[in-house]
Amino acid sequence: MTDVPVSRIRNFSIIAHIDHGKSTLADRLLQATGTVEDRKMKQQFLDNMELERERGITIKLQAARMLYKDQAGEEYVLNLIDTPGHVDFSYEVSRSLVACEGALLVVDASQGVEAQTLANVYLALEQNLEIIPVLNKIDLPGAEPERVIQEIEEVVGLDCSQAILASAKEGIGVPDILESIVHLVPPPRDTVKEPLRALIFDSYYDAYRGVIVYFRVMDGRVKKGDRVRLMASGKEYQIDELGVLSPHQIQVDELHAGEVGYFAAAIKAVEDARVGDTITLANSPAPEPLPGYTEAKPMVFCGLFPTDSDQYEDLREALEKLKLSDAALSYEPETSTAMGFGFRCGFLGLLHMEIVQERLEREYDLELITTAPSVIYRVTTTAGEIFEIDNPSQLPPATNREKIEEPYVAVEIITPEDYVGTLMDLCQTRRGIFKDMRYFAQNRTTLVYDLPLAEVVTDFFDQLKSRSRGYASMEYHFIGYREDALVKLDILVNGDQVDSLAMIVHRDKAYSVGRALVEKLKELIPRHQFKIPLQASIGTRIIASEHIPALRKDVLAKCYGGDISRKKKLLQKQAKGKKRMKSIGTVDVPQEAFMAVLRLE
Ligand SMILES: Nc1nc2c(ncn2[C@@H]2O[C@H](COP(=O)(O)OP(=O)(O)OP(=O)(O)O)[C@@H](O)[C@H]2O)c(=O)[nH]1
Repeated sequence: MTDVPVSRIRNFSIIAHIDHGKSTLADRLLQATGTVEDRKMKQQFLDNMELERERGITIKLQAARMLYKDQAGEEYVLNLIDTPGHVDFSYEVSRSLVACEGALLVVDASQGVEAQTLANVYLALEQNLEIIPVLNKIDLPGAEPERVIQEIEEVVGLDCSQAILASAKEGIGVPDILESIVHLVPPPRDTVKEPLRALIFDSYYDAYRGVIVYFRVMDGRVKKGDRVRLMASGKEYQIDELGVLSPHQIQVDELHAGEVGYFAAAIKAVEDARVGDTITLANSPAPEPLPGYTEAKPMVFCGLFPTDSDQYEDLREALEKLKLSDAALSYEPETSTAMGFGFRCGFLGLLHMEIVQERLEREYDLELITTAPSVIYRVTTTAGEIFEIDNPSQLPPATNREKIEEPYVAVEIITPEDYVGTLMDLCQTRRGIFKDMRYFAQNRTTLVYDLPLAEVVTDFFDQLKSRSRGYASMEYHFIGYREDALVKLDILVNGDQVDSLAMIVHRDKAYSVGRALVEKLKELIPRHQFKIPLQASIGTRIIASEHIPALRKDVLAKCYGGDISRKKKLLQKQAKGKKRMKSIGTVDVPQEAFMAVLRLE
């Protein structure tokens, strides 16, 4: 089917909490429509990045076009637009939902609604999408579809009379899902005659063809060879290759309103074709871009330093290359007195940060020291100047500061009732401001708190999971800056102030954090031939101190006489156990020490 009428197109996405079965269901739909032959079926076609597969999470969204003949024998084009399942990428989720008219809400029938599901359903409702509830995993003995349906109706306020009971694993309910997509999801608006407006919902970098842009035509039509303009960046390109995703790329000559496809136009970096930007024709542009474009803004920052300073140039090159495929990553050179040359990098959130670090080490073979994550603080000086800092070491001295403001997020947690106490305690110790608590079916509760983002990026999520034995889920979004009594906590190792260990903390917590931090560093920094004092200070005032006693025995003392082979063996053994270290003055500090602040609880 080449020139498909708009009335025969259905664009939809799948909204699901991690592990509720989104990828498995997507695979089933591709199989059931014959889009991918069974024997060619690689497990979980849509999640194809190696890291994604390993972590079992969807990071990048992609798309697949399926042909489906309904029970009445009419043929339809179904475009499935995948969405990432993590809060760090919620802007991308919102853009991919704009590209759809409907969504399957997949909920694990043995679990129930989770925070992330809820966040995405709200995004879909905002876009007026038709939402089809699918109760997945009904093959499990613990499945309670009736309870979960009640929960969806109560919590989301969605009519579930047409909910589909399914098992993506066993293929149960798949034909019903396909019929519902065709008959419940509305077709796109027929705006083929209007000037071209297409929405970018994803892109990736290809070393040979340049950036491959995934888009949905909202109005008008686009042809191979067209000169297009990206309305936010203002840049213009000629389309070299145009196609659909089936899910392999298949070239076509033209796509019109309602269709989903990709193009290549020798675009050098993904930041030149950002998600949310509008594509129009250069010679007859649309008067207005599509609404809702914003540039993804880094929220979390950390320093990246090579353990071996000779790798600085390699690190720069690796970041440059990664940036080609990751518009949300930011970096600039940073010089630390303690750590030497490195980069200050900005990320959308903690998961994004971990992914970048892992890729740098794995794909570029770099050995890095990462400093603890920080957020952007807004500082007002006594002279009335206002500026933002993403590194605690940039904070001006207390005498020059009028106030410090920090970013706050609204956090929504869904948890079984048993863990409400411990989770409220967690929020309270993280300076949370209680907002709301609601009970719903089967002893589950939602908690809403306003929290400083800085408290959320320091292992809040891990704490939430461990305190609730994995049962609680959370979601957060930025709500603005608020002033608080914040101070800079400095750490001195062997008398040297280590800028990469400095942090900004609330005045009331400074003593306990300072004490806990020096105690943790005492555990983490190995003994040396000399005694190492460890101190925490605010300004010139020392608030906590410890010391690491000198090493008395050295490993060679065991070798009586000059047994050279034994000596070699021992030295080898020692080298093997050598950890990733950075020398600060004469002290070797291991990677874990820079992350000690994340392990205080
Ligand atoms: N018993 C049963 N297991 C299922 C069913 N659907 C999916 N699973 C299993 O549930 C786990 C998670 O499924 P995925 O499809 O990877 O979940 P997902 O929602 O795509 O997860 P993310 O990609 O992390 O968002 C896998 O081990 C699947 O085999 C089902 O209908 N029944």
